[in-house]
Formats: sequence, structure tokens, C-alpha cells
Amino acid sequence: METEDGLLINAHSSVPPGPSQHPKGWKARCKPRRGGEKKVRLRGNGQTMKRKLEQPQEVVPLKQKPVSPSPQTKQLPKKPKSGFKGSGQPTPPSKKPLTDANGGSRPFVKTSSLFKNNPEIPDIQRTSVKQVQEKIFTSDSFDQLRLHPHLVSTITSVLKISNMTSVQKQTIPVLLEGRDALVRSQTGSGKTLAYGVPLVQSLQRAEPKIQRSDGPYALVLVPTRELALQSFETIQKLLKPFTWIVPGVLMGGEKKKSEKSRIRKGINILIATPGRLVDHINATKCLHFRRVRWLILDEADRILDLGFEKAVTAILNAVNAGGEKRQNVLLSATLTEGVSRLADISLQNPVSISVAGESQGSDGAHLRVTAREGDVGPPTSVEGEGFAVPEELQQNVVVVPSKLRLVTLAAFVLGKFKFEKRNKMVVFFSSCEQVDFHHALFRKVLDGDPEPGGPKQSQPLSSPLALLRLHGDMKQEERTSVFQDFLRSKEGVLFCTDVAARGLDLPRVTWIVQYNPPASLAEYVHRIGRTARIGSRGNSLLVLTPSEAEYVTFLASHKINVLEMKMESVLSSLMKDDRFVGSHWRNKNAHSADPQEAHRRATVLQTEFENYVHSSPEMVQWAKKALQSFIRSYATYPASLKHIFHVRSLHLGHVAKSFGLRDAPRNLRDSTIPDRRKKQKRHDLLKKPHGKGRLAKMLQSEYSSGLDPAPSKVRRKKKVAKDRIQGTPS
Ligand SMILES: Nc1ncnc2c1ncn2[C@@H]1O[C@H](COP(=O)(O)OP(=O)(O)OP(=O)(O)O)[C@@H](O)[C@H]1O
Repeated sequence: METEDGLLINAHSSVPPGPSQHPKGWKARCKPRRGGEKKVRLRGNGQTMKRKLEQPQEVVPLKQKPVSPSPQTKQLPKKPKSGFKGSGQPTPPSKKPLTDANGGSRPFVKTSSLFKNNPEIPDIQRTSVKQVQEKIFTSDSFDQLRLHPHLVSTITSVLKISNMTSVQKQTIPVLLEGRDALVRSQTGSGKTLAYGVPLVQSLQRAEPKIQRSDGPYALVLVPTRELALQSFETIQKLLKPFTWIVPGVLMGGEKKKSEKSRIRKGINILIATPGRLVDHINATKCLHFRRVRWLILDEADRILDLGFEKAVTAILNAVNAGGEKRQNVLLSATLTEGVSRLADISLQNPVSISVAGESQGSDGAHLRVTAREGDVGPPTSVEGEGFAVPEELQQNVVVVPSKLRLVTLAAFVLGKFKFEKRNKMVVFFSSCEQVDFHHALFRKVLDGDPEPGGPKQSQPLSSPLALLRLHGDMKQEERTSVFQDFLRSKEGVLFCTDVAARGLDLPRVTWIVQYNPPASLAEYVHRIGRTARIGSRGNSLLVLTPSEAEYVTFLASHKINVLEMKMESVLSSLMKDDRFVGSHWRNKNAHSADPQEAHRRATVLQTEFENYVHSSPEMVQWAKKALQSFIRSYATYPASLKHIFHVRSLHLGHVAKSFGLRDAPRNLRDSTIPDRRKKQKRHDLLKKPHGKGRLAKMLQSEYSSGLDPAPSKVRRKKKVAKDRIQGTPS
């Protein structure tokens, strides 16, 4: 069937409009975001002092050392080859040769020593803790549940699922009884079907039979657009035999007009992001909730984190006005105390369901399932006790001095994709700007497209690195297409923000890299939960600097175990890549076991990065913006983590290097200015662009409805300037 939007879809589905209907001018503002603290402020503080005293090695003078002679002095690179591989890449700014004082072009300076003046890498005190673990599968099948036979056959033949998971076994009967529920079970344990199956079972037998024109019988609220699409697809599959029930999705970034028209035609199961639904409640007259019998909040804690509380209250009021008796369900892998407030206002005499067990060695996990009645507190296993993480997930940490972060990430990515097969990796960054910048940088430097004058033996990767990016500052059509591409791909890397941390079921992901550590334990658990889903194996790598090493103790105190991976072993993968043999050593011991060789190659790689970044003033500007966004997001760690992540413990010169910048940007760098002035300078960098109270908005922007008021003239101007730098169409 063709929709009113001209798209071919399942005969009874209501789907979002396609790319061509994308509203012009939509662009969520994208700023650093954190789930926790929403204020950016600098603290002149004793805490920092204490930290410095405790870790004197971390205090490295800001003053730049004279640059030592380099193994590679490169010629000025020419204009980059046209177009990066793949879609969705903002075109990097065109390169103009840098000029010297006399206006002539000058060769680039090579990289200063990467391996000198770094803080010592502390020993990771590995306290082995017993992680909270859950048994995923049960031996019970869906046909034991007295479901409609067509629903059972759809689960087995379309979804190819036979046995229930623990959370499904516990939740489905409760919901079929008509009870409200608060459900917590680990990432990738099948929560979508835990609510989807009873929802479809109850609606297909509704009398009188549901009509499309009846409007919504169920509302499913989720925090992100990608999760909305994914949940829609699962519900759509379950509805295959019940063609008279129409699912539909409303989310930011789509054309409001076509959504209105789909609402008018009728959507019986409405999946939406809260902001967008509120927009329709306010503006779409034909939207009513007279028949709503189900309200489901998936990733309930995240919905609160994002400041959607007001939106959820507005939705609850609108739905309550409908008057129909209703079942309510809240779900997440990390239901925290904060959810009780939401539970208080949305649940009636709920059953709390928590799947938690302790692994008892090879003879199988002991399962502890709790179902408490009428208690609106979070189910057992809250943040203080530690969240359950998948048993098959191997968690690692690597401690890397700031200067070496970029080359270490590059070496890790290269190692997994050039020398191993079938890897699929998600790398988390703390801001959209960093995602864009690193994506462009890696495509250019790692993807076998070396600059003229680069190492002569450069060879492209045997196959191009499928490197994608996903964040909230991208147009919706691009977001959707990247999400689908990565979903289907067998290998590749996705650089993203936390927009991809929640709920996304990305099959075959083998590695999660947290290049910027998350701001909360819950986010850590959700990020790593994109791998090792539903009993499969997976790995994660957390990248910390020496001053952040204490984060490992923080994780251990919440029953999370990480294994240390040595930076040197990550860098050693460069030994297998002849593209980074320096010209001075090329014919000597390029493959020797000499540990210095890996350092030399890391230096060559860093030089490649720096040359690319310094190939034009626009590129330098782009790197600075990425650095600035990193520092801004660094300042938003919650107070409880400030002793580990404090902006004052950053060595700006070293951090700049990890953005391919040879020096810290001038307004950050002047080591001669007195402390008070220095503080002022850093404060400038952290200054919020639009005044007080904007951070909560920034945090939410990635998830916004896309229907924000038209940008002001000033904002439009800024956007155009930004687009020019990023090469995206304005
Ligand atoms: N009973 C089952 N047997 C096998 N696979 C299942 C079963 N139930 C669900 N799955 C599959 O497990 C995967 C994860 O399910 P789902 O996305 O619902 O997990 P989740 O608990 O919601 O995860 P998260 O907390 O990350 O959102 C999906 O691919 C789903 O199809």
C-alpha cells in the first residue's frame, strides 16, 4: 500500500514520512549533554587542589616544549581528494595552504614528542567484585501462555523466537491480568516483547473489534527517534496477523503535516517521543485519547533525565482526561530511585518486577525474580547495589595520557578492522562536534587516502573502513538511513553520542568503545549494553586518562568489573601497518620487536593527523570547536564525579594534541598569565552560548521534537557559519 506520503509500506501500517518530506530548516541544536548535572560552572576548589597534591605527576606545565627534530617533515598537503566514502559525511572545509609571514607557503612542522612529559600511568587496583548477573533465558515457551495461536506462530515464525526470557516470563502474565508494572531487567533481555506481546494479545481480542478510525488504544513513549522506529517495527511484526490494528510512530524531525494526516486516518498503537507528542496534543485537534487503555514508558529513567518530565505530565493529563481505565507500564535496565516520582503519578497499585540473580559458576545461574505488589519504589537492584550487566560481556579499560588518546583510538580501530574479521564497533563521544570531527579525521587519515607527501609506502586498507556517524545534530533522514545501514551491516564502526546509548538493538556489535567516559553509572550500563545482547558475546573498552583512573574504583564500588588493557598493546597493532613506518626507519627494522618502533609509528600517525588538521585554517577551526565542545561537556560531570573528572585537571596543551592541534588554542594556553586571569580564560571557553538555563535545553536538544520555534536571525547566522565549517547544507 502506498501511504499518503507516497511510501510503500505494510498494508496496515502508519509509518513516518520519508526523506523527501523532511521539514526545511529542522536542525536540533546540538551541545554537550549529560544526563545528570545540568549546570556548567567552574569551581575554584579545594577538591582540585587535593587532587593535584595526590597526583603530582598529572600537573604538567602548560608551557610548550621546543619541538625536537622529527623523523618526518612533510610537504604541504594538496587539496583533499574529493568526497569521503559513504554517505552522511559533512564535507570538510576546503584546504588552503598555510602561508608564512611573507605570504609564501611553508612546509609543515612535524610532531613534537608524544611520549615525553606524560603523566605516569597509575597501576589499576583491580578489586574483583561479584557482578550482578541475571539469567536471560527460561525453558518456558510462549505457547504456555494461552496467547492467540496466530500471535504465537508470529513470534516463532516471524521473530524466530521460541522460549521466553526471564523478564518476559515474569512480566507477560502480570500484564495479561490487567495489572500495572514497573519492570527492570538487564540490557538486551527482551523487554520490548515483554510489553509488546500482552499489548497485542489484549488489543486483538478487544470487543467491539478495533477500528482504525477509533484512534489510539495504546501509547508507547520512548526517549529517542531511533528507538521509536525500532519499537514501531517490532510492534508492526507482532501485528502481522491482526491487520485491523494500525501502529504508527510520531517523532521529531518528521513533517508535522503528514503526521497530522496519519493521525487523522487513525493510529491505534501510537509510538512517540514525548516532545513530539506534546506538540501534537497542543496543535493537532483530531488527536484524542478517549480510548487509550495502555500507557508504556520505555527507558523511563532516561525520559526523566532528559527533562521530559513536563512533557510526560502534559501527556498524562491529556490521557487521564480521556477517562478510559488504563494499564501503565514503566521499563528500563536501570530504574533508579528517581523513577519513583514518575511511578507515583503514572502507576496504580503496580507490580515491581526485577530479574536479578547471581552467577553460580558452570552449573548455571541462580535466578532471582522478584515481583512485589503495590510498591511503587524501584524494583530490587538499584544503582547503589549495582546494575546487572550481561554475563557474556568482557569489559576492559585502557589508561592513556591525553596526548596519546587520538593515536590510541586510531590504533585500536585499525587493529580491529584491518587485522581481525567481522567486527562491528560503536564508539561513544560526549558531543556531536567531536563525532563529526573524529569521523572526518579518521576517514581521511585511516581510510587509505594519504596526503601527497605522506609515507610513500602507504597502502589503503584492504577494504574501506565502513565508518558511520550518528548524533542529534544530523537531519532526520540521514539519522534514519545511518541507523538502518549500521543495523544491517556485518562490520563497521559507528561514531555516536548517547543518542545511540539507549534501547537500540544493533545486531552483531562486538565492541563498544567509550572514548569519553559517561556521566552516570546508568549510562555506562546502557552504552555497553549495545553489545552482548540476548546471550551473545561482546566486549567493551573504556578510555581513561591517568587522572581519571579512579573511575575504575567507582565502577567496582557499583559491582562492575573491568580488566586492564595496556596502551602499549593497543599501539602495537600499528606494527602490522606499513603505512605508518617512518621514512627514516623504513628500510631498517620496520617489523622488529623493538618497542620503540610502535612509538615511532604512533608518532607518524599523529603527524598525519596533525598535518591534516593544520592543512587549512578552517580545519584548525573545526578541531578547535571539537576541543571546545569536549571541554564544555567535561564541565558537566555531576558533582559526585567531579573528583575524577574536573575541568581543572585537564592539561589543555595535551588535550589539544588529541584533537590534532599542535598547540592549545591561544585563549587557553597562556601559561604566563596569573591564576585569576587564567581562570577567566577557561571560563570564557566554558561560557554557555545562550545564557543561563540553556544547558537543560542543550541536553534535551538532541532528543527534541524538531518543532522548535524558527531560529532567530542571530541563531540562523550562527547556524550558517557552522554549516560552512562543517560543510553541511544550510
Ligand atoms: N525470548 C527471546 N528469545 C530470543 N531472542 C529474543 C527474545 N526476546 C527478545 N529477543 C531478541 O532480543 C533482542 C533484544 O531485545 P530488546 O531490544 O527488547 O531488549 P531490551 O531488554 O529492551 O534491551 P535494552 O534494555 O537495551 O533496551 C532483540 O533482538 C529481540 O528480538
